Amino acid sequence: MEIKVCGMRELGNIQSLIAEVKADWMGLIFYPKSPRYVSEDRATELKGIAVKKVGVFVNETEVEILRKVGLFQLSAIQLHGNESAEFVKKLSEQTTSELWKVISVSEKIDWKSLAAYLPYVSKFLFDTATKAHGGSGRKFDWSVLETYPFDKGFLLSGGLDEESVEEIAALQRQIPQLEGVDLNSKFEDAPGLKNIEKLKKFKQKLLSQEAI
Ligand SMILES: O=C(O)c1ccccc1NCC(=O)[C@H](O)[C@H](O)COP(=O)(O)O
Repeated sequence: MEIKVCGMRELGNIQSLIAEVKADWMGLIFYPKSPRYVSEDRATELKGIAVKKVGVFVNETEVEILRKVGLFQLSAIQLHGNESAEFVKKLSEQTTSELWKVISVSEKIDWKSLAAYLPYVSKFLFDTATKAHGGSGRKFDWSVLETYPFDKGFLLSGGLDEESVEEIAALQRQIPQLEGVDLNSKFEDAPGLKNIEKLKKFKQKLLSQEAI
């Protein structure tokens, strides 16, 4: 199962993530209202680092998203707002970076409304609905995913921590399209600063569950 660690920005912390956690993805948040916001002056030092970067955007313009893709060499674009399928289609015509659409879950999910995104996205990411858009540290009711109707893979997000591992593994056995997890505020010492030991423990536990 893939691991994305979101909301990072300190070079030393990121180097430890690469060396010790070997996460598959690292999320850089480009939403100015987030306490984990990454400013443009970080671009040079974060450009060449050896982990795939996903940029997190909330209702951002195409021009600005594409500018950040070039500036930070983003392998993926995570659309974390109310972006329409039409918007995602237009973006897909202008970039080779993966497109991930976030679905903010409050109650039931209208699967039909998601179908329009399928031709353009590499994966969905299901997160807890919140006014701040993300980073809530709260889980949603995962049972809504039991009727997931697509072959497309997705990431699970929202308040995941070490205690979640058994349930994540059980969910993946039930829904193999669950291809990864997104970790954030439960692994922080401060906003944007991850606790590497906690992340390592999570990964070890996840690996041991996957072997079951
Ligand atoms: O984390 C933020 O500050 C944030 C703010 C606005 C939009 C997205 C944001 N985070 C994006 C993510 O992908 C987080 O990992 C996801 O929301 C889960 O966070 P958490 O509930 O803290 O595990």
